Amino acid sequence: MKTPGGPDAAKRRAGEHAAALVTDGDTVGLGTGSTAAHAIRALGRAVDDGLDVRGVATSYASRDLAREVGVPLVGLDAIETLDIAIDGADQVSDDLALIKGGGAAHAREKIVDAAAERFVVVADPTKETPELDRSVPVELLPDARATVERAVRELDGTPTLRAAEGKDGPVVTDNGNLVLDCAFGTISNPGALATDLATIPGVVAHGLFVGLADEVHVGTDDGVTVRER
Ligand SMILES: O=C(CO)[C@H](O)[C@H](O)COP(=O)(O)O
Repeated sequence: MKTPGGPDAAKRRAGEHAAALVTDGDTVGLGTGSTAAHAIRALGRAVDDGLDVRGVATSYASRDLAREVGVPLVGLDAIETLDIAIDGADQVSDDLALIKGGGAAHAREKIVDAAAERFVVVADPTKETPELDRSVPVELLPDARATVERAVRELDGTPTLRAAEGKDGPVVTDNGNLVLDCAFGTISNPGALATDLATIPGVVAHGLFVGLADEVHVGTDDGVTVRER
């Protein structure tokens, strides 16, 4: 689907559309990535106009952006539930299963998105796919690298340690862990794979989000399409 202004314009439409769902008094999950950033900026403008919200950041990056644009923050350790979370995705399937973690923030994103009454995914059309087929990011304790790699291979996956840009060596997450990007080809049963990955000792969190998204807002040529679970 063509998107005038390119992917970033589509991301902005989606992010701003989702931010408009936030109402006075809400506790809002602030996702990570370029699409969620548009929602955070829109929330900052709404706060300037008098909206009363508390944001829960999913990463250093979303925390810093929220501070920059004036969205008040509350710590993840201080909340049990959220009214709404707005977050991006690397892939969204027809049945709203997601692959997340392109920004290595999926551990905190999963906690925040799962704790929200309403989890809204924001995306551009390139993220939509009938079935998930991208590599699944898996955050793991550094000492468990060899054992987790072996377990992923036993699931017919091919793990690749994520390398850092601008630094020699691997990506280290906000939680001090490593990330394996695990290729499984087309994922015909995301729920089963999600369970298998979650039960590997040493895995902190993986990027398959199954049964969590309530709706997805996709920026298009002339607006935003919404799909609901
Ligand atoms: O999961 C994520 C970060 O861990 C992001 O939401 C995902 O990578 C999408 O990013 P973008 O909106 O920049 O395409």
